[in-house]
Amino acid sequence: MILSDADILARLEAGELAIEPLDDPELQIQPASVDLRLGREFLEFQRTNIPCIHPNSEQEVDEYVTETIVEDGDDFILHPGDFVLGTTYERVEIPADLIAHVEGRSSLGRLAVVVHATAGLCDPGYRGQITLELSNLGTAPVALTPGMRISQLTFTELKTEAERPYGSDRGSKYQDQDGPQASRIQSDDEFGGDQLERE
Ligand SMILES: Nc1ccn([C@H]2C[C@H](O)[C@@H](COP(=O)(O)OP(=O)(O)OP(=O)(O)O)O2)c(=O)n1
Repeated sequence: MILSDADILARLEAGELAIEPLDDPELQIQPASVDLRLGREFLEFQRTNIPCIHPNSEQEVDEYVTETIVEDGDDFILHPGDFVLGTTYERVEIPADLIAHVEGRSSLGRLAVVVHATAGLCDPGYRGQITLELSNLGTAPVALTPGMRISQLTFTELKTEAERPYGSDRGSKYQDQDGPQASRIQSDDEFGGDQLERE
């Protein structure tokens, strides 16, 4: 079941879901979702001389990424074809019996701005800001202003609570993330890795 505005409000009031700061609930809580605002930090990807990025190389991933912080009154210009990581301004805490989906807003979609290129699921138990995978599929640069409502979260109730919510597992590498977080896929190896068995 997807939560309605009344369900979301009841959860927030009961302290069973946190979205903070929710400065303007009347504006941000939509009929079945909550609009989240854009933070001021961005991670941009550099053109690189190395032949390719190996996802399991922390050094290659880190060298590829630079941070930009947008000052008050400034915008972040997202150029056609760009892919950058942004962050929600709000921090969320998802309880063990909900999952949240990060969705774009139609008004930005109509300007060809896509808010999550691939991954859009916040696990039961997840706490932290949400990293946004921002891209511009259009032909004109688009100015993104920190504080603008950029994405929306919908919530789906699970039939039963997750037995091992996000954060209880050693692999929960994005728990409590603050600001945009580059891929930490390299730490999958520390946690046992994703290896195919040799025949
Ligand atoms: N656009 C998104 C999607 C997810 N998340 C956060 C909330 C999720 O609960 C957490 C982990 O997401 P995934 O399970 O999709 O990521 P991984 O499988 O790569 O990470 P892990 O191994 O930690 O589960 O990241 C985020 O900040 N921004």
